[in-house]
Amino acid sequence: MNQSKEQRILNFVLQNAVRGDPCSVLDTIDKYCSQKEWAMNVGDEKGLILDKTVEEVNPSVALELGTYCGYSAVRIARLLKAGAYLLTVEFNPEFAAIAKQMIEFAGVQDKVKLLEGPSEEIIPQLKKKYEVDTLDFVFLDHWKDRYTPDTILLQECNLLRKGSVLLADNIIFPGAPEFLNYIRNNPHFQCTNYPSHLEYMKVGDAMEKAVFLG
Ligand SMILES: Nc1ncc2ncn(CCCCCNC(=O)c3cc(-c4ccc(F)cc4)cc(O)c3O)c2n1
Ligand SMILES: [Mg+2]
Repeated sequence: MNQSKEQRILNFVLQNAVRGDPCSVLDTIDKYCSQKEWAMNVGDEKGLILDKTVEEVNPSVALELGTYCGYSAVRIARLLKAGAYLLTVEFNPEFAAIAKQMIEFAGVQDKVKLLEGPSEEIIPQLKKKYEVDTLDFVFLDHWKDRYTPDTILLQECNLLRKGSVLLADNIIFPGAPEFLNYIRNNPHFQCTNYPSHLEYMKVGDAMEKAVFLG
């Protein structure tokens, strides 16, 4: 059975990156996806916006929706302080299996908990089953039409506190117009837009940061 693109990306990392070195894993994925096969990792340009936001928030508990191959999970986890951790949600079992190996190869597995399933099922379980009190940082990078319902769900489940930061990928491309309208017109959020480009392309994209005001 011929390999999937995601399997080819993982194999390229296993053969070319340095085990235990998250930066080398990120650089290797970016090299493969810019030179050989495009893939929907947040990438190096938007990755810098993600880095700056994570460093600014310095979260103890972070949540990512849409793990894919684990690129942004490695990107976030490498910046977390001792004792801090990332919960990352992926519903595609094949992608989850790839991401697990990617995260372990990068050596950040002690900071990352990979949860398999749809966000709409996992979010309501975070308090009781995963012992989460509140989330300091949330990276939205899953189905674009789930950004709004899941932001509402996070509030309904009391998972946000005053100052919790949401960062959403793909605001321009593929686009999340309904989310943008919801979050920018919501008095409980303070929004900032970060123009950038679609990963590995010259196409315009952007990230939106939304701080929960309580
Ligand atoms: N509910 C739930 N819960 C948990 C989940 N886990 C996974 N999923 C499903 C997520 C499916 C992938 C989401 N990501 C994207 O679709 C995406 C696409 C592009 C893109 C595509 C084609 C182009 F021509 C140009 C750009 C670029 C990006 O940066 C993207 O992030 C879940 N859903
Ligand atoms: Mg994305």
